[in-house]
Formats: sequence, C-alpha cells, structure tokens
Amino acid sequence: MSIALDPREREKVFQPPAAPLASHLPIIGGTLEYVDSPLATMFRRYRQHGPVSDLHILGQTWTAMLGPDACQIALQNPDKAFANGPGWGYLVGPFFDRGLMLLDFAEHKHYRTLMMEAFTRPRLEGYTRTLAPLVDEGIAAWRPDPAFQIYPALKSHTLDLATSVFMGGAELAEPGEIERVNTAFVDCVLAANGWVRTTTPNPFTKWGRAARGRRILEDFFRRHLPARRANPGEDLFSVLCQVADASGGIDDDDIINQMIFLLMAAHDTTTSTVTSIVFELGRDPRWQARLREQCLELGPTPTIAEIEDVADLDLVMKETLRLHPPVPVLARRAVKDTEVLGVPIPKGRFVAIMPMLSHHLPEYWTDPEIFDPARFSPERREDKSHRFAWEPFGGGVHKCLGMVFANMESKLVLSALLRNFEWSVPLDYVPPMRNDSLPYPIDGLPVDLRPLD
Ligand code: HEM
Repeated sequence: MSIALDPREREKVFQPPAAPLASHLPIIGGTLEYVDSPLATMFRRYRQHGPVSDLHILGQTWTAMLGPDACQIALQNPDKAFANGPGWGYLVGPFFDRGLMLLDFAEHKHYRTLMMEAFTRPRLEGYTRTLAPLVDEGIAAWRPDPAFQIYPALKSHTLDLATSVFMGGAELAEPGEIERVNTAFVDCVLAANGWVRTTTPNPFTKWGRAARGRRILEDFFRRHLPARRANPGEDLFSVLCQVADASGGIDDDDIINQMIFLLMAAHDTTTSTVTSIVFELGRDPRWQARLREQCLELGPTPTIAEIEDVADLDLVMKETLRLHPPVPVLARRAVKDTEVLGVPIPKGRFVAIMPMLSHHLPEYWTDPEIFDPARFSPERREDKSHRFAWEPFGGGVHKCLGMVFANMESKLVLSALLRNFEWSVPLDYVPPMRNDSLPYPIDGLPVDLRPLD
C-alpha cells in the first residue's frame, strides 16, 4: 500500500495557515494558494469555514461547495439556480464554445439526448473494436527506459487513438498538423486561468494562444466534415454527422463545437487517469502483479464486456479516480438568488464545486490517504457512505456522458501496459503537479519501465 497525499500537502493540510498570502492579496492570493496546493486549500477552507464559503480566484468571488452534501445540492441543482454556461464560460468559454457541458436547461437536454446516440452500447462495442488493436500496437512499440516519461507518452498515444476512434482518421491533415492540433488543445485547456482575457491571437498570453489554437482546431475539423458525412464510418464524428442530419437540429458549426469539446473532455481526462494509475501501481507491486495476471488472460483485443468482467481493474480505476480526480473543480454561476445549506448565494455569483475534497474526508473513507482499491469491493463499498462521497464524473444532468467510454479506454491502455511491461517509481517520489488548469505532472512522471521477464 502507498501513501497518496503529497507529504508537503499533508503538512499544509494539518498545519494552521501561517498568515496566508490570501489575507494580504485577496484577489491574487486565493488563486496562488489554490494553485500551490488545491487539496490543502480545500481542507483548510472546509475545516475553518464549513461546506459553503466564499473565496477569491481569478479576479472574482466564487462560492466554494465543499463536502458531499454541498456538492450534491449544487450538482443536482433542484431549483435550477446554477448554470454551466456562464460558469465554465468564464474559464474556458470562448475556446469550448457551445460544447455540451457549457449548454444549459432545455437546450442542454435537447443536445444531450441527441449526443447520447453516440454512446449507446452497440456504438461503444464498435469503438472498442477500433481501439483495442491500436492500443496494443502503440504500447508494444514503447521502449524500456529507467526514466520513461509516462505522461507525455500517454498523452500522445491517446491523441493518436482519438484521431482514429473520434475522427475516423486524419487523412486530410497536412504534415505536422497533428502535433499542431495537440498543442492547440493544450493551449485551449490552459486558458482556464489566463489573466489577460482577450481573444485576439497573441503568442504572449494564454488566451491569445488559445484563440489561435481554437482556429487550428476548427480548420482541422471543418476540412474533414464533408468526408465523414458522405462516407460515415464507426467513428464518433461520423455518428454525430448522422445524428445531426437525422434530427435537423445541429448545424455544421455545432458539430464542430461538439467535436472540439468532446476531444478535450476525453483526451486530458483519460491521459491523467492512466498516468495516475501507473503512478499508484508503480508504488504497489502487489496490485500491479495481481492485475497483470488477469490482463494476460484477457489477451490483446478484448471486447468491452470482457474488459468490464475484470473486477480488479475496476477497483484500481475507482480508487485512483478517488485519490486523483482529473477534474477537481467544476464551475457554475447562479442565475437567480438561492441558498445552499442555509448560506445565501446571490444571482450572478460564480460557484466552484470541489468534489476532490469529498474523496479525502475521513468522515467517509477509512484512511483516505492510503491507496486501497479493495475499499470499493462488494464487501466494503466505502463509496456508499454518501451518495456523493465519490464523484469524479460529476452528478446530476451534466454527469459525464463519456464515463463508460473513459472506463473502457483507460482499462484497455492499462491492460496493454501490464501485458508488455513492468514498472516502478520510488516510494518517496512525489510528482510536482501543475494545478492551474486540469492537473498534470510537470516532470512528465518518470517511471522505470522494464520489459516483462
Ligand atoms: C476518466 C475520465 C473522465 C473524467 C474523470 C470525466 C469527468 C467529467 C466530469 C466531472 C464532468 C461533469 C462536468 C460538470 O458537471 O460541470 C464531465 C462531463 C462530460 N464529459 Fe467527461 N470525464 C472523463 C472522460 C470523458 C470522455 C472519455 C468523454 C467522451 C468520450 C467525456 C465526455 C463528457 C461530456 C460530453 C460531458 C458533458 C456532459 C453534459 O454536460 O451533459 N468525458 N466529465
């Protein structure tokens, strides 16, 4: 078993705050404190101010929802007081414009119903058929290395996979364009915490780079759209074109908007999940060996049903998502006056739902900082301690539409890794994380990757 919480974070969590910068610089300070140590910031706030309190991030006052009760109310949104568009829109709006997650109420319901067609069981079976051999081929080509940077390798591999399963190929890409598309995605995601918020292309600001990135992505998808419509394949882009044409309710611009959003939603989150699993298994040889045995039986091209049958893969994935949720904070904005757990929230207020804290609260989990996949086993089911104790995929009407897909793809990649390699990371190694958008390890998370004996 391994201790998951960065020891420096643990120190910050359990020490009283030493005159935090936040008290002197309320605007910048809140942002810096969060970026430095998100979990410690959430813990401190929850213990000192309770489940609903105000903080200052990125030049705005945000009401933080901490702990499963507050997160449940905000996510289930019973009086429709919270909207996604103006919340997420403040962070990434111009770059993921009209993506499903940024739509609200009746319009969101309409698009979600249409897009669900792309995630039916037969479609997922088709995506798995496309993915399995590509995953295996890609991972088998990796070379052993005592300092193999797993994060960039997975990021590039999952983008290649997305090009096939989401796009149906990139036959019209120009030389070097796939790399530019990758950079464009990164720039759009990193815009979340930009201070200079104008969308004039400018290589020196985050928003400026993201604006350029968005154009690259639009060009890329628009060029491929007629071919997907004329000769639809099993890929998600073709499915969306068919759904759009059959319903008459989505125009070409919106197909492109949804594709850009979907790729972003899928790409970074899956990369982050598998990276974190590799990290945890690298410190826990017993779980690594146990999973390897089962994955060797699974073989190189399993069906989705066969992958789902490996219960231990599921335990490890759930436990990793508990400790390292790829989306630690969800954005909303109040569209009318409301209250949560007795705390008034005025119309116009930004709201930060922070599911990550619920995953670490000792009120709901035994030894929450220990990597212990068996806590999700049928005998223990610690996640049942509260309906929203475990919420890496969110909840309510915006709950992740790609959850089954994400499980399938992450497990396929992990299974291929386990069948080809063994790996370790030193027990005292703590990946230095960048937390100003979706969290990722700045050093690429080096692992000692060895061929199987
Ligand atoms: C482990 C990987 C993933 C995690 C942890 C994750 C997490 C989330 C979360 C927390 C939300 C809710 C956001 C909110 O309420 O504001 C969400 C929404 C969404 N995710 Fe995922 N996601 C993952 C993978 C994927 C994949 C692979 C896809 C697509 C294939 C996807 C598609 C979506 C979509 C379309 C939404 C918007 C749903 C809506 O607003 O109705 N996600 N995801």
